[in-house]
Amino acid sequence: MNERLSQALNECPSSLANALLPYLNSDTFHASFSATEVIALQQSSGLSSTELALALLPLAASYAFAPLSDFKVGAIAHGASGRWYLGANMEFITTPLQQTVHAEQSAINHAWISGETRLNQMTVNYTPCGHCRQFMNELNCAEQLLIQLPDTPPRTLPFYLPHAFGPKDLGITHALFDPQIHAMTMHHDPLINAALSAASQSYAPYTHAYSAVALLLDTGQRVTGRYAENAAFNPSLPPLQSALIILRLQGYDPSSITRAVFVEIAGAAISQKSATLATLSALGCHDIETLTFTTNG
Ligand SMILES: O=c1ccn([C@H]2C[C@H](O)[C@@H](CO)O2)c(=O)[nH]1
Ligand SMILES: [Zn+2]
Repeated sequence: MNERLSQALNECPSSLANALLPYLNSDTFHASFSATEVIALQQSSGLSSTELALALLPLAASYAFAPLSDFKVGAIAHGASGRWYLGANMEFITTPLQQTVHAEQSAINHAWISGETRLNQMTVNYTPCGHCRQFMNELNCAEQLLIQLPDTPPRTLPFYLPHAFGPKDLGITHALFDPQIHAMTMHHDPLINAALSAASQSYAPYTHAYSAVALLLDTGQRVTGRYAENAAFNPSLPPLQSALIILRLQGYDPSSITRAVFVEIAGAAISQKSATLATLSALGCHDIETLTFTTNG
């Protein structure tokens, strides 16, 4: 186990730390807990569901990469399947602050990329900022989503974001986490195919600029990320950020990227290409293939 995780364990109650050890020592632990694992952790730690989620926040925050602020935010997205997905903030040096990922976005993206179709709750170690409240208002569960903070009763997102602006104001009736399939393009190259498949499932109801990133790591593993647009535009999550969230939650560093593929739909009014290339280049990855695709409908 790396030092970051063992330090996070020290911050957990000892009954929970003992129960977590086998997970954190396993090579297959990828910063989430299935419904069965959540129940097992509750039983062995003696914590209620809410107490357990709050007690796991230091573990979530241990995934933060915050070289600018040194402020570590941890979040847990509770999927409708019962699985809990950890997330943490991610900052970039040498690029604009707009590239930053918030912990709430990280946990939500983690659940989305893992195939969840709805969230029930978010547990966060700090009160979500306005940008995160707006990001969460794009979810298909926005009206019912519970937000659990330390020392605060659970409240719904509409409590934290009254008089909200959202997809309906722009005439959009579907939402983030609703299934998306925009193209069925296939490619013989597995990394390009992974990027195309992710782009097909990206969420861009305002611009239709579907896009995704696929990264090949030195372990041979592939990580993909897809674009998640927002009604207020600025809180949109770029496809590279989506992929880098997963990369870090799997315990890797961007230096492990050996090949990168960026795909976007041809002819859209906006493009993620130059921002993706600039940020990847700032991370030391200069060898990026870019492709466009067309929808088949
Ligand atoms: O709701 C919030 C507020 C801030 N941050 C992160 C962003 C940045 O990395 C650091 C300082 O703002 O904290 C979050 O992750 N979530
Ligand atoms: Zn935020």
